[in-house]
Amino acid sequence: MSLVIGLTGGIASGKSTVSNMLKEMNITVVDADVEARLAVDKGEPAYQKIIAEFGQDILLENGEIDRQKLGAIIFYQEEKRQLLNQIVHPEVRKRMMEKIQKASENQEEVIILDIPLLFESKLTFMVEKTILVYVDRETQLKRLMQRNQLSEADAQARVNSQMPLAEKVKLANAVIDNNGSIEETKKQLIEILAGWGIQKTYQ
Ligand SMILES: CC(C)(COP(=O)(O)OP(=O)(O)OC[C@H]1O[C@@H](n2cnc3c(N)ncnc32)[C@H](O)[C@@H]1O)[C@@H](O)C(=O)NCCC(=O)NCCS
Ligand SMILES: Nc1ncnc2c1ncn2[C@@H]1O[C@H](COP(=O)(O)OP(=O)(O)OP(=O)(O)O)[C@@H](O)[C@H]1O
Repeated sequence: MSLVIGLTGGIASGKSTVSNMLKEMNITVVDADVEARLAVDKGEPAYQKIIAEFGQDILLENGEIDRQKLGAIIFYQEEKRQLLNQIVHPEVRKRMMEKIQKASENQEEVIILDIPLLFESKLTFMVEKTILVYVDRETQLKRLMQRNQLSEADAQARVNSQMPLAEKVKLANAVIDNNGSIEETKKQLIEILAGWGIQKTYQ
């Protein structure tokens, strides 16, 4: 069996940045955001359910889901967010389980599940250890606004839709402080893995 590690954080806290470092170590990373995107492709069961709940207005001209429009609804209305989560999350779990199965069959030593909502959605049963990528709220908002070209209000709404990172720190087995440089983050990651008996170097 592979060792399954959950990588989590908040929106724009640096999960993808750390994921990329893990990929450079030839470790398989399964990204819940990518699986969630695939789960709502045209023709998938979740796609139809989203239209049934949110209406045709949620579609782009080409029939795909307008993610910007859906985001503008669910990051401001908790009820709608929960509705969307109920549709999409079971499909994401199923897809991630399949990937874990495959990695185990390939006798991979470690597999990483990059799940932003690992603690909110109580998915820790899927992993043996957890790593949290932490940043201060101020840095998080600044990086989010810059990366997604969002107003401060829109960035605040997204951050507020998740459990505060200060609370997630208490739940994680290990924490990477990503307020500093990329090099400092790389060093912390290597140390955490080494502490768990996983000796890796960047390729
Ligand atoms: C709302 C949607 C359409 C916005 O799409 P968009 O392309 O703008 O963003 P993307 O999917 O890349 O997500 C960016 C980040 O937003 C945060 N986020 C996404 N969905 C949620 C949610 N339901 N609750 C809280 N935070 C969320 C996560 O930190 C995620 O990393 C999309 O995020 C979605 O379908 N969300 C529901 C599925 C879900 O919960 N995904 C998160 C991991 S399972
Ligand atoms: N240590 C760092 N120093 C400077 N910028 C950083 C650092 N870490 C990440 N960033 C930048 O901050 C932004 C958010 O990082 P990243 O995309 O890795 O976050 P994420 O947690 O994967 O976000 P999401 O959940 O929204 O996909 C990116 O623009 C990234 O380049």
